[in-house]
Amino acid sequence: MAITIAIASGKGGTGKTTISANLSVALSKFGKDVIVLDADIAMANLELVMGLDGKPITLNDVLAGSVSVEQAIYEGPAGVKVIPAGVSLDSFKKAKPEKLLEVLTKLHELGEIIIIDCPAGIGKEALTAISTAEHLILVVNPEISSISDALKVVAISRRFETNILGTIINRTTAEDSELSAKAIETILEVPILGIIPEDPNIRRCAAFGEPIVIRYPDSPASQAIMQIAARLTGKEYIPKKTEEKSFIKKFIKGLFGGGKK
Ligand SMILES: Nc1ncnc2c1ncn2[C@@H]1O[C@H](COP(=O)(O)OP(=O)(O)OP(=O)(O)O)[C@@H](O)[C@H]1O
Repeated sequence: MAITIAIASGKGGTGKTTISANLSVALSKFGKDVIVLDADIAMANLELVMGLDGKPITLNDVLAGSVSVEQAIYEGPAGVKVIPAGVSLDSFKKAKPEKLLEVLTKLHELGEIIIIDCPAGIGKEALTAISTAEHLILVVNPEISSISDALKVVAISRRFETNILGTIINRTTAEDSELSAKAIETILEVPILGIIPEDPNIRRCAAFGEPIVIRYPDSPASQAIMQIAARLTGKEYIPKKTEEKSFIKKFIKGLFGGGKK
Protein backbone atom coordinates (compact mmCIF):
# COMPACT_ATOMS: atom_id res chain seq x y z
CA MET A 1 0.00 0.00 0.00
CA ALA A 2 1.45 3.38 -1.02
CA ILE A 3 1.66 6.36 1.29
CA THR A 4 0.75 9.89 0.23
CA ILE A 5 2.64 12.89 1.57
CA ALA A 6 1.47 16.45 0.85
CA ILE A 7 4.22 19.09 0.88
CA ALA A 8 2.39 22.21 2.04
CA SER A 9 2.89 25.71 3.37
CA GLY A 10 0.85 28.69 4.45
CA LYS A 11 2.92 31.35 2.74
CA GLY A 12 3.93 31.08 -0.92
CA GLY A 13 7.53 30.62 -2.05
CA THR A 14 8.81 28.80 1.07
CA GLY A 15 10.37 26.02 -1.05
CA LYS A 16 7.65 23.36 -1.51
CA THR A 17 8.49 22.61 -5.15
CA THR A 18 12.23 22.53 -4.46
CA ILE A 19 11.67 20.14 -1.56
CA SER A 20 9.07 17.99 -3.38
CA ALA A 21 11.51 17.46 -6.27
CA ASN A 22 14.61 16.86 -4.18
CA LEU A 23 12.95 14.77 -1.49
CA SER A 24 11.46 12.55 -4.22
CA VAL A 25 14.91 12.00 -5.72
CA ALA A 26 16.42 11.42 -2.26
CA LEU A 27 13.72 8.84 -1.40
CA SER A 28 14.36 7.16 -4.74
CA LYS A 29 18.09 7.04 -3.93
CA PHE A 30 17.09 5.10 -0.79
CA GLY A 31 15.39 2.53 -3.01
CA LYS A 32 11.79 3.75 -2.85
CA ASP A 33 9.45 3.76 -5.83
CA VAL A 34 8.40 7.42 -5.83
CA ILE A 35 5.76 9.37 -7.72
CA VAL A 36 5.78 13.18 -7.47
CA LEU A 37 2.74 15.08 -8.56
CA ASP A 38 2.33 18.81 -9.10
CA ALA A 39 -0.97 19.69 -7.46
CA ASP A 40 -0.23 23.39 -7.88
CA ILE A 41 -2.19 23.28 -11.11
CA ALA A 42 -2.48 27.05 -11.43
CA MET A 43 1.23 27.81 -10.94
CA ALA A 44 2.99 24.66 -12.16
CA ASN A 45 6.75 24.69 -11.49
CA LEU A 46 7.71 21.12 -10.68
CA GLU A 47 8.36 20.21 -14.31
CA LEU A 48 10.96 22.98 -14.57
CA VAL A 49 12.84 21.89 -11.45
CA MET A 50 12.77 18.26 -12.65
CA GLY A 51 13.93 19.15 -16.18
CA LEU A 52 10.69 17.93 -17.78
CA ASP A 53 9.05 21.09 -19.07
CA GLY A 54 6.80 21.16 -22.12
CA LYS A 55 5.35 17.66 -21.79
CA PRO A 56 2.25 17.18 -23.96
CA ILE A 57 -0.01 15.42 -21.42
CA THR A 58 -0.25 16.76 -17.87
CA LEU A 59 -2.22 16.43 -14.63
CA ASN A 60 -4.56 19.14 -15.88
CA ASP A 61 -5.61 16.84 -18.75
CA VAL A 62 -6.12 13.99 -16.28
CA LEU A 63 -8.24 16.23 -14.02
CA ALA A 64 -10.22 17.35 -17.07
CA GLY A 65 -11.08 13.67 -17.63
CA SER A 66 -9.61 13.51 -21.14
CA VAL A 67 -6.72 11.07 -20.43
CA SER A 68 -5.74 8.43 -17.87
CA VAL A 69 -3.16 9.27 -15.17
CA GLU A 70 -0.73 6.69 -16.60
CA GLN A 71 -0.47 8.86 -19.72
CA ALA A 72 0.73 11.84 -17.66
CA ILE A 73 3.59 10.01 -15.91
CA TYR A 74 7.14 10.80 -17.10
CA GLU A 75 10.42 9.32 -15.93
CA GLY A 76 12.44 11.99 -14.11
CA PRO A 77 15.84 12.10 -12.40
CA ALA A 78 16.86 8.98 -10.41
CA GLY A 79 13.87 7.10 -11.86
CA VAL A 80 11.29 9.24 -10.03
CA LYS A 81 7.89 9.18 -11.75
CA VAL A 82 6.85 12.77 -12.35
CA ILE A 83 3.33 14.04 -13.07
CA PRO A 84 3.62 17.65 -14.22
CA ALA A 85 0.68 20.05 -14.05
CA GLY A 86 1.43 21.83 -17.31
CA VAL A 87 1.40 25.53 -18.02
CA SER A 88 -1.40 25.69 -20.60
CA LEU A 89 -4.18 28.03 -19.45
CA ASP A 90 -6.73 26.13 -21.54
CA SER A 91 -6.17 22.76 -19.90
CA PHE A 92 -6.00 24.44 -16.46
CA LYS A 93 -9.48 25.93 -17.05
CA LYS A 94 -10.90 22.48 -17.88
CA ALA A 95 -9.27 20.74 -14.88
CA LYS A 96 -11.53 19.66 -12.01
CA PRO A 97 -9.45 19.60 -8.79
CA GLU A 98 -12.07 17.44 -7.06
CA LYS A 99 -10.95 14.54 -9.30
CA LEU A 100 -7.64 14.48 -7.38
CA LEU A 101 -8.82 11.81 -4.94
CA GLU A 102 -9.65 9.49 -7.85
CA VAL A 103 -6.19 10.15 -9.33
CA LEU A 104 -4.46 9.44 -6.01
CA THR A 105 -6.40 6.22 -5.54
CA LYS A 106 -5.10 5.05 -8.93
CA LEU A 107 -1.54 6.15 -8.07
CA HIS A 108 -1.56 3.88 -5.00
CA GLU A 109 -1.23 0.98 -7.46
CA LEU A 110 1.66 2.60 -9.33
CA GLY A 111 4.19 3.60 -6.64
CA GLU A 112 5.29 3.26 -3.04
CA ILE A 113 5.49 6.90 -1.95
CA ILE A 114 3.40 9.64 -3.56
CA ILE A 115 4.67 13.17 -2.99
CA ILE A 116 2.17 15.96 -3.65
CA ASP A 117 3.56 19.43 -4.33
CA CYS A 118 0.66 21.53 -2.98
CA PRO A 119 -0.34 25.09 -3.79
CA ALA A 120 0.41 27.54 -0.95
CA GLY A 121 -2.25 28.53 1.55
CA ILE A 122 -5.70 27.17 2.19
CA GLY A 123 -7.51 27.89 -1.07
CA LYS A 124 -9.76 25.29 -2.71
CA GLU A 125 -6.97 23.45 -4.56
CA ALA A 126 -4.70 23.36 -1.50
CA LEU A 127 -7.55 22.05 0.67
CA THR A 128 -8.32 19.31 -1.86
CA ALA A 129 -4.68 18.18 -1.81
CA ILE A 130 -4.34 18.39 1.99
CA SER A 131 -7.61 16.55 2.63
CA THR A 132 -6.83 13.74 0.19
CA ALA A 133 -3.29 13.07 1.49
CA GLU A 134 -2.70 10.78 4.45
CA HIS A 135 0.41 12.63 5.63
CA LEU A 136 1.71 16.17 5.38
CA ILE A 137 5.05 17.92 5.66
CA LEU A 138 5.03 21.64 6.37
CA VAL A 139 7.64 23.81 4.68
CA VAL A 140 8.39 27.09 6.45
CA ASN A 141 11.01 29.80 6.36
CA PRO A 142 12.41 30.94 9.70
CA GLU A 143 10.37 34.15 9.86
CA ILE A 144 7.22 35.06 11.73
CA SER A 145 4.95 35.63 8.69
CA SER A 146 5.77 32.15 7.37
CA ILE A 147 5.07 30.58 10.76
CA SER A 148 1.80 32.42 11.38
CA ASP A 149 0.49 31.32 7.95
CA ALA A 150 1.70 27.77 8.62
CA LEU A 151 -0.47 27.72 11.78
CA LYS A 152 -3.55 27.83 9.53
CA VAL A 153 -2.33 24.80 7.59
CA VAL A 154 -1.72 22.95 10.86
CA ALA A 155 -5.29 23.70 11.98
CA ILE A 156 -6.78 22.64 8.64
CA SER A 157 -4.72 19.43 8.54
CA ARG A 158 -5.89 18.51 12.02
CA ARG A 159 -9.49 19.13 10.99
CA PHE A 160 -9.07 16.82 7.97
CA GLU A 161 -7.17 14.31 10.13
CA THR A 162 -4.17 14.49 7.81
CA ASN A 163 -1.18 13.29 9.84
CA ILE A 164 1.51 15.99 10.10
CA LEU A 165 4.88 14.23 9.86
CA GLY A 166 6.83 17.36 10.70
CA THR A 167 8.14 20.74 9.66
CA ILE A 168 11.04 21.42 7.33
CA ILE A 169 12.65 24.78 8.01
CA ASN A 170 14.03 25.97 4.67
CA ARG A 171 16.46 28.77 3.82
CA THR A 172 18.12 29.23 7.19
CA THR A 173 21.03 31.68 7.28
CA ALA A 174 21.90 31.77 11.00
CA GLU A 175 21.10 35.50 11.12
CA ASP A 176 20.03 36.95 14.49
CA SER A 177 16.61 37.92 13.14
CA GLU A 178 15.70 34.31 12.33
CA LEU A 179 13.31 32.34 14.48
CA SER A 180 15.05 29.37 16.10
CA ALA A 181 14.02 25.78 15.38
CA LYS A 182 12.95 25.45 19.02
CA ALA A 183 10.69 28.52 18.76
CA ILE A 184 9.15 27.23 15.50
CA GLU A 185 8.53 23.84 17.04
CA THR A 186 6.91 25.43 20.09
CA ILE A 187 4.65 27.75 18.08
CA LEU A 188 3.49 25.12 15.56
CA GLU A 189 3.44 22.22 18.03
CA VAL A 190 4.86 20.05 15.24
CA PRO A 191 8.25 18.27 15.38
CA ILE A 192 11.08 19.53 13.20
CA LEU A 193 11.89 17.04 10.44
CA GLY A 194 14.91 18.86 9.07
CA ILE A 195 16.62 22.18 8.47
CA ILE A 196 17.78 23.17 4.97
CA PRO A 197 20.18 26.10 4.74
CA GLU A 198 20.01 28.92 2.21
CA ASP A 199 22.02 27.66 -0.75
CA PRO A 200 22.57 29.65 -3.96
CA ASN A 201 23.10 26.36 -5.81
CA ILE A 202 19.37 25.62 -5.42
CA ARG A 203 18.44 28.49 -7.71
CA ARG A 204 21.23 27.52 -10.09
CA CYS A 205 19.90 23.95 -10.23
CA ALA A 206 16.34 25.17 -10.87
CA ALA A 207 17.68 27.10 -13.86
CA PHE A 208 19.36 23.92 -15.18
CA GLY A 209 16.30 21.75 -14.46
CA GLU A 210 18.30 19.39 -12.27
CA PRO A 211 17.63 18.70 -8.56
CA ILE A 212 20.44 19.79 -6.24
CA VAL A 213 20.71 16.30 -4.69
CA ILE A 214 21.89 15.11 -8.11
CA ARG A 215 23.92 18.10 -9.32
CA TYR A 216 25.59 19.01 -6.00
CA PRO A 217 25.10 15.95 -3.76
CA ASP A 218 27.74 17.12 -1.24
CA SER A 219 26.25 20.58 -0.72
CA PRO A 220 24.84 21.28 2.76
CA ALA A 221 21.30 21.61 1.34
CA SER A 222 21.55 18.22 -0.42
CA GLN A 223 22.88 16.57 2.70
CA ALA A 224 20.03 18.04 4.75
CA ILE A 225 17.50 16.67 2.24
CA MET A 226 19.15 13.23 2.23
CA GLN A 227 18.97 13.24 6.04
CA ILE A 228 15.24 13.99 5.92
CA ALA A 229 14.69 11.16 3.40
CA ALA A 230 16.69 8.82 5.63
CA ARG A 231 14.52 9.74 8.62
CA LEU A 232 11.35 9.12 6.64
CA THR A 233 12.50 5.71 5.41
CA GLY A 234 14.23 4.61 8.62
CA LYS A 235 17.55 4.33 6.76
CA GLU A 236 20.94 5.50 7.91
CA TYR A 237 22.60 8.47 6.22
CA ILE A 238 25.93 9.78 7.38
CA PRO A 239 26.50 13.36 6.21
CA LYS A 240 29.92 13.97 4.67
CA LYS A 241 31.10 16.36 7.37
CA THR A 242 30.34 13.80 10.06
CA GLU A 243 32.25 11.21 8.04
CA GLU A 244 35.24 13.57 7.88
CA LYS A 245 34.90 14.33 11.59
CA SER A 246 34.74 10.66 12.52
CA PHE A 247 37.78 10.00 10.32
CA ILE A 248 39.69 12.71 12.20
CA LYS A 249 38.45 11.26 15.51
CA LYS A 250 39.64 7.77 14.50
CA PHE A 251 42.96 9.24 13.31
CA ILE A 252 43.51 11.04 16.62
CA LYS A 253 42.43 7.93 18.52
CA GLY A 254 44.94 5.94 16.47
CA LEU A 255 47.70 8.42 17.30
CA PHE A 256 46.99 8.63 21.02
CA GLY A 257 45.58 5.18 21.64
CA GLY A 258 41.97 6.06 22.60
CA GLY A 259 40.57 8.94 24.68
CA LYS A 260 39.83 9.21 28.39
CA LYS A 261 39.66 6.04 30.41
N1 LIG B 1 17.28 26.48 0.51
C1 LIG B 1 17.17 27.37 -0.49
N2 LIG B 1 18.21 28.21 -0.76
C2 LIG B 1 18.13 29.12 -1.76
N3 LIG B 1 17.07 29.28 -2.56
C3 LIG B 1 16.00 28.48 -2.35
C4 LIG B 1 15.99 27.48 -1.32
N4 LIG B 1 14.79 26.85 -1.36
C5 LIG B 1 14.09 27.40 -2.37
N5 LIG B 1 14.80 28.38 -2.96
C6 LIG B 1 14.38 29.26 -4.07
O1 LIG B 1 13.22 29.96 -3.62
C7 LIG B 1 12.30 30.13 -4.67
C8 LIG B 1 10.94 29.53 -4.27
O2 LIG B 1 11.10 28.12 -4.13
P1 LIG B 1 9.96 27.11 -4.58
O3 LIG B 1 9.47 27.43 -5.95
O4 LIG B 1 10.46 25.75 -4.31
O5 LIG B 1 8.85 27.54 -3.53
P2 LIG B 1 7.29 27.13 -3.49
O6 LIG B 1 6.94 27.08 -2.04
O7 LIG B 1 7.05 25.91 -4.28
O8 LIG B 1 6.63 28.38 -4.21
P3 LIG B 1 5.06 28.60 -4.57
O9 LIG B 1 4.35 28.80 -3.26
O10 LIG B 1 5.10 29.84 -5.40
O11 LIG B 1 4.62 27.36 -5.29
C9 LIG B 1 12.92 29.46 -5.90
O12 LIG B 1 13.58 30.46 -6.65
C10 LIG B 1 13.93 28.50 -5.31
O13 LIG B 1 15.01 28.24 -6.19
